[in-house]
Amino acid sequence: MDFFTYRENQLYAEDLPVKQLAEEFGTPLYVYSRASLEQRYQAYAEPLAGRPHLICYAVKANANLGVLNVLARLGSGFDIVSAGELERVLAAGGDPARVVFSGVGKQTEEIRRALTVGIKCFNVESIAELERIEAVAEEMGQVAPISIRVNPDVDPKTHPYISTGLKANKFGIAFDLAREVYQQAASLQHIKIIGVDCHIGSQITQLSPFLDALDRILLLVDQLKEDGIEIHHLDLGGGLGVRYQDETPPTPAEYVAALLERLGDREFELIFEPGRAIAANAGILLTQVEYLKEGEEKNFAIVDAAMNDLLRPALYDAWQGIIPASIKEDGSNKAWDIVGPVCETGDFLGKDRELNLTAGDLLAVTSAGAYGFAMASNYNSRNRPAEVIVDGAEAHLARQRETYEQQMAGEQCLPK
Ligand SMILES: Cc1ncc(COP(=O)(O)O)c(C=O)c1O
Ligand SMILES: N[C@@H](CCCC[NH3+])C(=O)O
Repeated sequence: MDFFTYRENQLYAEDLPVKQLAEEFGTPLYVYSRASLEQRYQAYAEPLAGRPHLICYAVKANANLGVLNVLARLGSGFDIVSAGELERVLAAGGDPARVVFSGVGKQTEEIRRALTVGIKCFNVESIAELERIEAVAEEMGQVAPISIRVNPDVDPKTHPYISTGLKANKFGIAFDLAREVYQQAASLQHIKIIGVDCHIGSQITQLSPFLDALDRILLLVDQLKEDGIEIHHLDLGGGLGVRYQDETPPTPAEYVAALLERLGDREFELIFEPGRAIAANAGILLTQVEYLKEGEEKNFAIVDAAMNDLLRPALYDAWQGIIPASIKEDGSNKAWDIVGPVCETGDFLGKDRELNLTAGDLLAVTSAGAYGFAMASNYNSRNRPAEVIVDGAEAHLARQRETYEQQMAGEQCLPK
């Protein structure tokens, strides 16, 4: 929240009152802070200075072109999970040679495109995928650089929907199989093994799961060495949690320091794929109160943002802060459920929030920079909101609010 602060009872995004942004760009509105994105990227990069490393920002967290461009200018790499994300990275000025490609379902066309532009590495998640990459690379007369994504069977102690490194999850290749799959990969003509990859989940707030995963990865690396397979990089994925409410996750500096200590004098290039830790607290969602509806059991504040704009509360029962754009001198707090216009009982942004509300008030949902707009949809045929990036006292429109025409583009009625 450091770049979103109150000055004389008004909430500011860097040097701009959010009220001014809402007036200029309308609501709902995603607002990102450039300085905050930069600071959070540097928080990862600085503790790694002096050793080979690459921070591959996880595009899925916030794929806005302006956001990607801010990071590309800092020299960031990118972790992608689709050709769509790859095209965004390229459009935003990202370097394909700093792109790693994760995901369990890479399509042939996506593999072809990634080979054409020359990405750094495919993070391979199954034997079938390895075989497909070999076939595509052969057909293109190329050699594909790969890591195997190893599923270390470590409990990340996070929400079950965002835990990825357990045997029961669809991600990666089981730890016990990994050595064999590396041997298979080593025998393929159009595959070049360059690393080992692992990502155990998201919003992880303790160090121990990361360290347990690293221990298993290092064990594997030693085994691979015995097999004559040399590893150039370790990709330790993303997943570092942030504070939404009262969580106390390690800072990137603490997290990196703990991993470096565990690595000792091993000299791999280190790759990280942070998404949330860079973007979540670099953004807010502004929304206006449309109606107040007070009842016997519950008071509802119906706002103009909904689950289609910010899905996390509905999907994971996630808690995100909801704060006023202006702090009032008079009136008093009451408990409100902050709900959207969508026709679902699960359409809420927050429940039982103590706020002093009047219809027309502007509110900010905090920690909305990651998995906010990125997961927005047109449900209920609502237009997706605009996104702006604040840079000091300037606001750059990073994406226009969608229009109904854009929403319907490409659709048509039957000929008769
Ligand atoms: C392979 C991979 N890398 C990186 C990330 C980014 O995770 P986070 O936003 O938690 O840092 C994810 C999402 O969990 C992922 O699936
Ligand atoms: N969308 C999730 C995180 C998913 C992580 C992607 N692998 C969230 O909002 O918390």
